[in-house]
Amino acid sequence: MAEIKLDRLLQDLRRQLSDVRFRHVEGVVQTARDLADRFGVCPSKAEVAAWLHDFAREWSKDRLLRYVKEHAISLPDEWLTVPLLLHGPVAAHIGKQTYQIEDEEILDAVRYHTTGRPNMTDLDLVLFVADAIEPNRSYPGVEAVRAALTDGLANAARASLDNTITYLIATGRPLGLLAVAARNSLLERGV
Ligand SMILES: Nc1ncnc2c1ncn2[C@@H]1O[C@H](COP(=O)(O)OP(=O)(O)O)[C@@H](O)[C@H]1O
Repeated sequence: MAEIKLDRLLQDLRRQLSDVRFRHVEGVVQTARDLADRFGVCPSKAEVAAWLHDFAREWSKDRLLRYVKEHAISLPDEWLTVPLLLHGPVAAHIGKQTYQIEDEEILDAVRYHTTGRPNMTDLDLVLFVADAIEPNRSYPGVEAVRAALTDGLANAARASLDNTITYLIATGRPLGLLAVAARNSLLERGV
């Protein structure tokens, strides 16, 4: 297997992300490593996923949609209803094509980092929760998500999904259905 081009990924990220977003990514990397250590997940996989996850976060909707079309990335229609959410699958595709990140567990964690998905793996949960609680995050409800972590990663993910879904409904925004499926799946697990 070819070696992951992490140095190049970091250089490219610095060039294309705003300073604020780059600091967010650094916070996610540190938090993902800490959570991975704490919950028995491979820290280096968590770190690679964290560096990659927001690669396409500052792309426009049109650019995301164009990328998906041009690279024939096949996704269920529900992804297309909220184009912003495509930044996860697009980052995963770029990670594989350009930086030799071929581990499907890492790529899935990146793909689903904003919405979650049914039957999330521990690596999925580490990235999802790290993204929600890294130290630079300060949105209403973040403390509840941090507090839920004392009952485990899945509980923190559930708290974050509750918060996001409630916020999207309260502000009249479209809701990507995978987040609802992810929450239902956590409830089925007894979280
Ligand atoms: N399931 C969803 N459906 C629609 N929008 C969502 C969903 N989940 C998150 N969002 C929105 O997507 C944006 C990015 O989410 P965020 O958690 O900040 O992830 P990222 O780290 O990728 O920027 C936010 O504006 C958030 O409200």
